[in-house]
Amino acid sequence: MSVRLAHNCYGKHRVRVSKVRRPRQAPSNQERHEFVEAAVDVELEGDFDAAFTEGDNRLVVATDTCKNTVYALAKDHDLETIESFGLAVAEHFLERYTHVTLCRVSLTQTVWDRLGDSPHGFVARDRATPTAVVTLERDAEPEVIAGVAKLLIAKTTESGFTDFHRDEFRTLADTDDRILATELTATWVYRGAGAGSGGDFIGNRRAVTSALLTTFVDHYSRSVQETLYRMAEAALDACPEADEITLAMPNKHHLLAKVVPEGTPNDNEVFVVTDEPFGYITATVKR
Ligand SMILES: O=c1[nH]c(=O)c2[nH]c(=O)[nH]c2[nH]1
Repeated sequence: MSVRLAHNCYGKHRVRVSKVRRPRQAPSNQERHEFVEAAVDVELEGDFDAAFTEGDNRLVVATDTCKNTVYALAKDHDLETIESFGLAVAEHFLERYTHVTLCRVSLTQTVWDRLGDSPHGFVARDRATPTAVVTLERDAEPEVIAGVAKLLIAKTTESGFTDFHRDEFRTLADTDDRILATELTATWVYRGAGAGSGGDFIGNRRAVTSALLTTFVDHYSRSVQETLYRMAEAALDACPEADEITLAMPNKHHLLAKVVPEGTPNDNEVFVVTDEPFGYITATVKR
């Protein structure tokens, strides 16, 4: 059978990058950071037929190299807009590799808004979902479990993780300055009078959410566990009608990127955003 290669294209998808723009004033917990995040797809077309038809890789720029390039360019680019960063990436590929005829860069942005007036706290725009589960049993008090899901929050400093258990399976190094990002799910339980139709669900939701967010950024976090507990405590404090709260805080890792060429400094600026595997921390706190 006679066939021919009609079209081809290859590259790397979902290169997830975040960048902390730091004005570099000491101390770090008073710097006013900007935090930006994008997922980048890079696709190349050009003189690549032989890779498909002959197994000849000599002109193939590895997709791994495409990924490295995104992190390397993020180091020098301010990532002000995904359009301008996309252009910088596409221009790089056309300039560097003369056998590339087309570079398509598709980007999606996670938009981080400042969390209150915190210099390093951020909340992802338009994601949080209010939730409620109402249970009425005959001859029993009503129970209302209110909550919020998908509340994506991050702090770009004031978080570390040190002194955790040592054994031959441990490879993670201690760090005293990392990004802490989580997609918070919170559920709090009203019983009895607070769960009745006269309950101030609006005011309580506002108070709980505000306590959770304020507490997330108001201290140096020694672990997700510690921060979770403090947030839960503050939420119960802010909402006397709730008698327990459950928080789940997956650790959405932003890992320091290795920026090429080897030896290029990356002083907590450019990060690899990973989805899986992720740490998962949950607890229920009661009065
Ligand atoms: O805050 C954290 N808690 C952990 O239990 C943990 N485990 C880990 O690898 N990183 C972290 N971070």
